[in-house]
Amino acid sequence: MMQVKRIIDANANRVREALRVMEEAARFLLNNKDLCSQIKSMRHDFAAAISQIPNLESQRDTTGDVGTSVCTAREYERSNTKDVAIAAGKRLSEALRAIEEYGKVLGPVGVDLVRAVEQLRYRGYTVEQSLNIALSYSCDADWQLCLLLTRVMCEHHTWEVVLKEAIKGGVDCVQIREKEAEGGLSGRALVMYCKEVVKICHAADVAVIVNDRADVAMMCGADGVHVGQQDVGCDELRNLFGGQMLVGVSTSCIAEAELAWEMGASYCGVGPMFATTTKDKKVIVGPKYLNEYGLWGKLPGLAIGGIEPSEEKLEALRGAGMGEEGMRLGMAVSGVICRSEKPGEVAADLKSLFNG
Ligand SMILES: Cc1ncc(COP(=O)(O)OP(=O)(O)O)c(N)n1
Ligand SMILES: Cc1nc(C(=O)O)sc1CCOP(=O)(O)O
Ligand SMILES: [Mg+2]
Repeated sequence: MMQVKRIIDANANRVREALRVMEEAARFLLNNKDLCSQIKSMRHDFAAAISQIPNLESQRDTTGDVGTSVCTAREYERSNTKDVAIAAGKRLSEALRAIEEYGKVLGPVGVDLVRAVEQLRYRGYTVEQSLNIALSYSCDADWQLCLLLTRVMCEHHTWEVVLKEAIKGGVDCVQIREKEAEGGLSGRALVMYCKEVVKICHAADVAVIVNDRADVAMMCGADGVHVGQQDVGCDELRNLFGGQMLVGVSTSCIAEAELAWEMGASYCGVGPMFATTTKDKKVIVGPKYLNEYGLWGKLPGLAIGGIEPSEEKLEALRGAGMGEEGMRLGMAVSGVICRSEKPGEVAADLKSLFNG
């Protein structure tokens, strides 16, 4: 019986640790109050269940545990925060299952524990799934500088030169924005073009989003699609994609951002910041909305509209919180790079906002 209690004690520690790691992801990576409180209540329910077994800690012998020095290389490998949370979710269900199985040997004293842990394991599966989906929606969209690439706007160079120079300058996301009514590509030519852009961007580890067209995004292997308030709904796209694709939504106020978040958006466009000639925008919401958005903080945001690397504009964005730890704010620009003679220099100047 002592060995069984030792197993249960070791796995109880794993459960507590895994729940903590998952809770931190829900709290600090996702700002997700609902998920956070679900995990917190699991921690409390687990504490109540395990307290029914007396003297568990008395069986602990960490120095004599032969397992502490047996490690695999993969235990030390986590490529990003999402991997950390996913690994914790797996550990949680394994540890709960171990308690459940070995708890059966405890006889009558273990019956309530086994039942409670079984229920926690089911809750754990749901929480793990929600966490994984929410993380895959938004954790890959923390960009600093997004280029809205429009071929007809590339006045001084080919689109390819603009794209490659902009990437050298620090662009970490490219949104393909072709408007047929404004001389942009459509149909087969659009898909072929998007595939070329994806090839160049992915070779440089730069994400690709397609404006308006979820079908084209899927066909060309892009990372996601961007939709406006009048386009196909974000909830419809989530039903179509599950967690496989990023979905960006344009917003001009927190109510729109909140709705986008509820519908499973990965990030929001936040604008317009300043007057722009690229798109007809009647109302300028300005850096004030950017600041509100950054403090709201549930999703990464890309400030957009009339952004240029002037001291005045960069200062206004900085003042709204861009570049500050925890604000998850980047910027998206079109004209200032596409129309430039020196697209790489402009990108680098914009990017300098994030270099302290
Ligand atoms: C990052 C980002 N934010 C906002 C927009 C605007 O999208 P939408 O309102 O759909 O307008 P169009 O770009 O389609 O004209 C965006 N594209 N990207
Ligand atoms: C496409 C677009 N959407 C906006 C919004 O506020 O939703 S502003 C905008 C134009 C962005 O281009 P530029 O960097 O040339 O001003
Ligand atoms: Mg649109």
